[in-house]
Amino acid sequence: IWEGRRKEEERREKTKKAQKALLCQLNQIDFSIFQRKIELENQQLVLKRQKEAEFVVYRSDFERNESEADRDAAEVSDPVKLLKMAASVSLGVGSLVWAEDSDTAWIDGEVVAVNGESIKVLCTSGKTVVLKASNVYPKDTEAPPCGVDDMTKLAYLHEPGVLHNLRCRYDINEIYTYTGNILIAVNPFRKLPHLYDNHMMAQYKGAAFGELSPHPFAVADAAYRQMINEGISQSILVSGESGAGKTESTKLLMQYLAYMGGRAVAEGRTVEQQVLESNPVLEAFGNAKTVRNNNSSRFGKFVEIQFDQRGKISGAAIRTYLLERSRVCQVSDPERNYHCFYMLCAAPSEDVQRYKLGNPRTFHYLNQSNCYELDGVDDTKEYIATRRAMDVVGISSEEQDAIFRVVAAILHLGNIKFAKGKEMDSSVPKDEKSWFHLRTAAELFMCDAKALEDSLCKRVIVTRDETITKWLDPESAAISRDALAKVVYSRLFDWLVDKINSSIGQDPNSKFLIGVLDIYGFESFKTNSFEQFCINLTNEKLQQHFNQHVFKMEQEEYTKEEINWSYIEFIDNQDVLDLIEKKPGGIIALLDEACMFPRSTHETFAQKLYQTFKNHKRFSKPKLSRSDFTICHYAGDVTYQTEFFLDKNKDYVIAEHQALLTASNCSFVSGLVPPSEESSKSSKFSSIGSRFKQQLQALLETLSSTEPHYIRCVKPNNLLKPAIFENSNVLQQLRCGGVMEAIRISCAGFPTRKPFYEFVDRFGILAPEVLDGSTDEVIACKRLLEKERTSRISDW
Ligand SMILES: Nc1ncnc2c1ncn2[C@@H]1O[C@H](COP(=O)(O)OP(=O)(O)OP(=O)(O)O)[C@@H](O)[C@H]1O
Repeated sequence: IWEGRRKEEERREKTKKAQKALLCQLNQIDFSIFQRKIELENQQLVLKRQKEAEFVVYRSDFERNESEADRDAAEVSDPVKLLKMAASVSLGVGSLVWAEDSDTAWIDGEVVAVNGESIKVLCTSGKTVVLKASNVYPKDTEAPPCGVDDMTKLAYLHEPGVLHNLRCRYDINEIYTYTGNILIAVNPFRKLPHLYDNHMMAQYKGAAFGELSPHPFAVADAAYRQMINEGISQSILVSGESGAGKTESTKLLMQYLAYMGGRAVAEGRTVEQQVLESNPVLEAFGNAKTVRNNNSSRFGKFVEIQFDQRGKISGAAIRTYLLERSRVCQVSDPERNYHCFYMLCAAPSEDVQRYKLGNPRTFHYLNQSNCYELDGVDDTKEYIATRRAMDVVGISSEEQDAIFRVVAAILHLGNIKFAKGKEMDSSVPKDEKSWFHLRTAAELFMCDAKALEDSLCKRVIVTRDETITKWLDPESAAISRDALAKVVYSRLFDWLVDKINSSIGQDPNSKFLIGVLDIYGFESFKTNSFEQFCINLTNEKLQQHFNQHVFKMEQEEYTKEEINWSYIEFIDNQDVLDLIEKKPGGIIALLDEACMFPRSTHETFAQKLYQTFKNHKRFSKPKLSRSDFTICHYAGDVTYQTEFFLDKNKDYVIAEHQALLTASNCSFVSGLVPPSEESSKSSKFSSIGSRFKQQLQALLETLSSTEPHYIRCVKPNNLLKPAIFENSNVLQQLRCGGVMEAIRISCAGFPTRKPFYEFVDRFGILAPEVLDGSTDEVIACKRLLEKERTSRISDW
């Protein structure tokens, strides 16, 4: 019996324990379920509140727009229009937001208090900030974590949203994003070969724009198809700051166009091959390492690809703009001179000996900087590759020899130093080394050594009565030497471009063209000289073209949707363009005037500017300066130093240099300075600024006759390294590139464009009953809006 009782007791105890354990477990489960339920309800409540707030603004914005446009009441319930309303929302406690931040541009957080116009935000970084309402934007809590491939798909089209979207995508190597028709390309600074292979090109062929991921191939394909289908010439404008990836994008565009328009030719060089191979040639002579890019193009480029009736490439032309000449003689550490100089010094030994070259460290034009080699670049291989590319673009071996002879001669020229001569204020080559380099330069130029010496050390002044020979002091002789080097190099570059053009050949019967523009972006440094002035003029002109186009595109969109949109304005920069290029009286005209008067200095030029533009709202004189001036550009203020403006603007070959080169026994060298310029001193004054202005005018005329497409390249960091995305830096570029202006134009109307089903999905929670029984999304949207409208009226 006892044993039985004990066992019974044990069993009961066990059951009790088991029950207790189960109860405990149950309790826990119940508790966690309860907890989750509460959280969910809370979330839904917050979500609902946020959506209510968002919706109210959809509605009130609509009404604002409606009253401005003075539409009739019937239109109020038009769901097409209702779905396109501006999406700025009124923020309340608990709203998730973006707050302006001095370090990271925008930081996310939650509103913890609202006091009139000021909003207190608890940021995710832990800090609390109080900001004006205008510096706080709503955050889209439903945005996909990987971002959206087109900015116009963002629920809130504002600066932090755009930035965050680019960043999310960049983090997963999605470097391309659309803003409507504009492609934004963020430089990955790492190779992504899978993005650009033949398989990829095949995918984009004929795919509707927007159907596949954003890509330069998609832009090129859209341009190509529009050209074929509508018979309109196209242009693709690639812009961005130095190192942002313009040239790489341009090469991808050309690769795709060659793929689409190329012909299968069994032998010989095809036009497209020549166009593609012109890149390495132009890069060897026109690119250099700068602090901002190891392979920076120091010139602007417009490649015009011509097509025949069947859409096959039939010709091409390359136009270049404003090569940076000063680099030939002046290189600052840690930059390099043009690549071709280093390639030639690293050429196979027979070539090095032939041109009497050697270590680049022994040449003055190269050793002003300590940078001679580039990471991952073998100059010997580059030399051989450049020679091969020169073969493909039709430069004969004799011509190649002459080209490299001239390059070598320039290096020797740079090593000629001058000392005081016997006569007063005269100069002579300083020592035996200098004599050696002078003789070698003359030999390579195939001209007389004495004539070279005279052209560097003397000037001949012709007056009405006599001809006077004037000596130059050592300093002036060195300036004359550098001027010769610069003019020869820039003429050599022009020769290469002309040669490439004539060997590729233009098609006079071409039906259409696609132009690809790869041009320097807006520049603002500590010191800004004439080059920056010209570059920024280019950007002002392109900006105006861009704004007009974006505005036109928006206008077309509204016309298509039958929405009245005539009250939106955009900032026009015509006043800056007038300030710079108006004739007479603009800055370029005043600069030309100053260059023509022998007694002008940069100071007298600056005084003239101060006088002329003292009341111009885009021009100002910096307080502590006597010769600088500031222009208020569309992308920000830039202060220019006028010191070298006059020199850099003069565009003539000194008569002595002209005579020297013309007398060369090498037809290539004499051909660099055509005889028509012999009387350059007496001929009409020509200036770099005015010539550049005309070139730009011609470019804009070409662009205006085409349908433009835009690629905005962005450099995510200044370290040129992958996986680093600097918010403020990127934002600055988006502003300068006009992306923000395009968004602003869009925001001035109805920026949020939601398909009906998305609208119902998003806002159905506010009045689920109206959706019952309705399968038509348009009707559902209409009911939803009407329901909210009546409920608000009854609230009042
Ligand atoms: N799509 C890309 N994929 C991989 N690397 C890229 C890409 N775009 C740019 N880069 C890298 O960035 C570097 C700079 O790009 P690129 O020379 O095209 O700049 P850029 O805008 O033309 O500059 P610049 O005005 O100085 O000539 C390239 O040499 C390359 O290393």
